Amino acid sequence: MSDSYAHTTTVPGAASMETTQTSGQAIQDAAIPVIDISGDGDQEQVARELVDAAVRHGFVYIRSTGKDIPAQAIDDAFALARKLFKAPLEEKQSCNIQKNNRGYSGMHVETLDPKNQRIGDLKEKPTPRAFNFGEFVNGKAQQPLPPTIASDEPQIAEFFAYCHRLSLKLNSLLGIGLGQAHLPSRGPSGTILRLLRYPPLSALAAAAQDATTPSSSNKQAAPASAADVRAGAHSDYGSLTLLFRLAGQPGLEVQQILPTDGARAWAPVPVVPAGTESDPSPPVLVNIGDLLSYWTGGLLRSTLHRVVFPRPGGGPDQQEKAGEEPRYSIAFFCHPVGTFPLEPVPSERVRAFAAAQQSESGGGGAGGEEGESNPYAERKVLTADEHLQMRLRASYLDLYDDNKDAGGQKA
Ligand SMILES: O=C(O)CCC(=O)C(=O)O
Ligand SMILES: [Fe+2]
Repeated sequence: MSDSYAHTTTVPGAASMETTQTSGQAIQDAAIPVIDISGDGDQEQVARELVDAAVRHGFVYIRSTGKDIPAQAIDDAFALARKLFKAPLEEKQSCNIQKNNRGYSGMHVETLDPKNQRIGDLKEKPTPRAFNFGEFVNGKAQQPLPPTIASDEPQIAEFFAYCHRLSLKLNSLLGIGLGQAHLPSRGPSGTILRLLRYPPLSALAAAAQDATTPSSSNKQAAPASAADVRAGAHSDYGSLTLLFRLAGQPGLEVQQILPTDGARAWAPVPVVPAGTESDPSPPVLVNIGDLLSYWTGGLLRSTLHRVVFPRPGGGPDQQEKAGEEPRYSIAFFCHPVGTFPLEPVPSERVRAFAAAQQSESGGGGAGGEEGESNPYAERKVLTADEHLQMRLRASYLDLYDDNKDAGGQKA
């Protein structure tokens, strides 16, 4: 299976692994820890908490205190996303995604679960849209920008730099938490800042109607339901992802393994977790990608996640006004220096984990301490760039089809 959700890979069979969450059953939010890394306190303690969260959940909230990234910069980045996606289609299409993974793309929502997921089957569905910015050099984008946002180049470069700085800080904390392991981070890489826009529920309902009724008929189509996913189950394939979301626009869910019977279930990830309500902006959600999971022999967990429509029975944070509005999010996908060889990091904790797995199973693969198995986290490749190319090739089949023009990716 492939989709064009580059920087992420939809995992084959992910849907069949999930438990059914019957309507009426209470859906518990994911118990993802919230960590503040902005202080000058005990860095070792913070690093330990960060690694523990990465091992247990693969996700962690980093409190937004404004010190690492000013709240205004985050607000401005969302305003820019709205402006960009409003630009005329031809402008955006003139910047269609290229093999370097930069530019504008549509993303197909795969039909992973035919029983529950209907929208994925629609032929003319309004799909999520994304615009990817690669690294800037001296404040200049190394790719065409739509004229509508050309004058905003310094702002985008600055936001990229803020994200990069935060990712370096996290990288270094993870290094400390893993026992002084060195996680390389400087030099040209496949790092991407992605602005995302998911169409509103109403647009999908309208598309469903178009697809199921003859044009002359005024028969009502069944409304789209929470079972229709906005982005299918996937893992991210870089090292770390920073995710910015807007209060009132939830939808992200992580796949959890229930300690009781090992069953898998989807748990919502609130935008504003308890205790962060008065922060200047919602915490930055950080998740471990396949590469970092592979790098640490599976100690750090690359967790499957997806984006769904608001659930009618959910708590206040799950009641999305954005049923009628588009949903925006911003992801910063960190990649290590392209030439870096992907050998397991020289960490005592990683070695101990590998040894424990070895003795338990006679040679285990990648996965968190709770037994997660993500096929992409296990794959061996030579360098970070080779890994990225392999994953992009799987995601952008059209783009890599040698019989097609490189610009032929459908927007
Ligand atoms: O939009 C979101 O909340 C999640 C996006 C995501 O998982 C991704 O782009 O990889
Ligand atoms: Fe993702």
